[in-house]
Amino acid sequence: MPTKEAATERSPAEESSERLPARETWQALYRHFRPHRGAVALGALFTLIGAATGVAQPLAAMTLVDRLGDDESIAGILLLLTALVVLGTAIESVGAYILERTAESVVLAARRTLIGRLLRLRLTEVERTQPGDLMSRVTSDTTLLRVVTTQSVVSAVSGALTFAATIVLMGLMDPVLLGVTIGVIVLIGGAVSLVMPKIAQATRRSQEAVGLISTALERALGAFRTLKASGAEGREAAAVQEAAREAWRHGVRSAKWQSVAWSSVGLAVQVSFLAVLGIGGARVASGAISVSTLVGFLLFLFYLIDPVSRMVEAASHYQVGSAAVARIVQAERLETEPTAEPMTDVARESARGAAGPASVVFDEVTFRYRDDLPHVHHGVSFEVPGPGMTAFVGPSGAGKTTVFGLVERFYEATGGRVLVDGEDVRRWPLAELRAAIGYVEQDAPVLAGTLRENLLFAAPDATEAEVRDVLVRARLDGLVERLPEGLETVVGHRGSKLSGGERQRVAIARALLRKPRLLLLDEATSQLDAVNELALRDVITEISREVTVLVVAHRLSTVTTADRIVVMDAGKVRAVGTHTELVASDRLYGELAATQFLAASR
Ligand SMILES: Nc1ncnc2c1ncn2[C@@H]1O[C@H](COP(=O)(O)OP(=O)(O)OP(=O)(O)O)[C@@H](O)[C@H]1O
Repeated sequence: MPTKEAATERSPAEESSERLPARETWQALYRHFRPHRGAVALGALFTLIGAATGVAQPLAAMTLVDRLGDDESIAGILLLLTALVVLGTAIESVGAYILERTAESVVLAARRTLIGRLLRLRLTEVERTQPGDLMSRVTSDTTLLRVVTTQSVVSAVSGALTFAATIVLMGLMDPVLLGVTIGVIVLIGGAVSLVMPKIAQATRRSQEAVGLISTALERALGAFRTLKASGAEGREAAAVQEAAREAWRHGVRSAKWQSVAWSSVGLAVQVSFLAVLGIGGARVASGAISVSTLVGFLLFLFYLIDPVSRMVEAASHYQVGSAAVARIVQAERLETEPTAEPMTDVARESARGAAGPASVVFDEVTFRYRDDLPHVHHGVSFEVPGPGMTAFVGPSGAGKTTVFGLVERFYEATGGRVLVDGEDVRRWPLAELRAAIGYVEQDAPVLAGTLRENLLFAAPDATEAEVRDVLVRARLDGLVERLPEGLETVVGHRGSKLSGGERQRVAIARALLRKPRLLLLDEATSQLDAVNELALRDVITEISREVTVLVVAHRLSTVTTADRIVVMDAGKVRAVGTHTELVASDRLYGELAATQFLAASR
C-alpha cells in the first residue's frame, strides 16, 4: 500500500524507470571496472591463451585427417591434440578463477561505497525513499555488476579477437565459403541486436520489483505486531507476493530475450553449416577445394560458435549490468551530509569541553520539511542559556520535536538561525555538534543486539564503571541483575523483547553515557511507571545542574519544576516562563495545566 510519501514523491524506484543515458552507463560501469583492470587483464590473458590452444585444435585435426589419407602415423599428432586440450582447459580454468574472484571484488567495492554513502544520507533523503528499495540496491543490484565488469569484458575482447583470427584463417582456406558464412551471421546478428534493449528493459523492471519486495517486507516486518493485530497478514502477504510475481514476470521476459539471443548463435552456425556443406560440397566436386579444406572449414565453423556466443553473451550481460548500474547510480546520487568541515573557533573550544553546558538560541527560525509542504515553524525564537532544564510544551503538531531536529541539524532551517554556543549550527562540523548532544527520540528506539551494544552505541569507549553508573542512574540495574545473561541479553528487533518503559530507560542510559553538554529528551519518560518516572525526573534534574537539558513533555506534571517552559503553538513560541508565571500569564498553558491537573485528580 503506498505511503503518504510514496504517493507525493518520486522514489528512486520510480526514477529508475528512466534509463541512464548510454554515455553515463558506460562511465558508471567503467568506474566500477577501473580499479580491477589489472586483474581483468590477467584473467583475459589466461582466457586468450586457453582460446588460442582451442584455435590450434582444428589445425591439428586437419593434419590428422591428411595423415590418415596418406597412411602416415597419427600417434604424434593425437598426443599433440590431447596436450592442447588439457593445457587449454587448465589455463582457461585459472583464468576463470581470476575473473570470478575479481567479480566478487567488484561487488564488494560497489557495496562498500554504497553502504558508506547510505549511512551518511541526509534524513530528508531517507524520508523520501523506501528503505527496502535502498537495501535491495545494495544487496541485489550490486550482484548484477559482477559479470558485466569482468567476465563480459573478457568475453567481448577474447570473443572479438578469436572471432577475427578464426575468420582470417577461414578466409585463407576458402574466401567463397567465408563469404557464405559471414552473410548468414550478419543476417542473424542483425536480428539479435534488436533483442538487446529488451533484455535491459526487462532486467530493469525485474530489479525494481525486487526493490518493491524488500520495501513491502520491510513495511510488514517493521510493524509485525500491528500487522497481526490488524489481521493484515493476508493482504500484506498478497502485496509482497504480487511484487515477487512482478519480479518473476520480468525475469522470465529477460530470460526469454536472452535465450532468443543465445539460440540465434546456434541457429546462425547451423544455417551456415548447411550453406557451407551445400556450396562446399559442390566446390569439392568441382575440384576447387580439397576434402580436408572442407572438413577444416566446417570445424572452424563450429569453433566459431564460441567467440560469437561470447560476444552475444557480453552484449546481453551489458544490458543486464546497465539496468543495475542505473539503480546504483541513483542511490549514489542521493544527497549525503557533509563529513569533513573546517572547525570554527567556537566549535573547537566547545569540542574540547571548555565551554561547559551548551547554550541554544533560536532566532526567528522558519522551517518546512519539504518545499511542497507548509511551514512547521513560523519565526520561532527563544534563548536557553546553559545549564538548567527547559521544557517545550504545547499541542500535538506544534513543532516541538522539530526544534530538536533542527538543533541536531537533521534538517536545516529555511530562515533564521539556530545557534549552539553562540555559533550557527551550519558552521559547526556535524560530528562535533552531535558529539556535544545526547538525544532520546520520541519512540526511544532500541536497536537489535545486546543491551550492552545498545548502551555503548553512542559512546563506544565508555568504561565498565561508567556503564554500571549509568545503569543505576537510569534505574536499569535491577533489570540487568534479573536477566540471566545480564548486559549480554539480546533485546530483539527494535528492542521488542523489552517493555516500553525499559526501552525508554535504555535510551536515556545511552544518551547519558555519551556525557553530553546538551541533553535532548523527547517524551523520554512517558512510558515509565510513577515510581521510575519520579526517580528519573530526579536524575534529570540533578543532571540539569551541570548540563543543558531540553525536554519535550505532554504531561505538564513532569516539567513543573523546569527552570524555563517554552509554550509552543502552531509553529510559534507563544510564551516563555516558569510554571507559576505561565499559569498566571498564558491562557493556553493555564488551560493545559487545568485539564491535566483535573485529569490527575480524578
Ligand atoms: N519528517 C517529517 N516530514 C514531514 N512533515 C513532518 C515530519 N515530521 C513532522 N512533520 C510535521 O511537522 C509538524 C510538527 O511536527 P512535530 O513533530 O515537531 O510536532 P510536535 O509538537 O513535536 O508534536 P507531538 O507533540 O505530537 O510530538 C506536524 O504537523 C508533522 O506532521
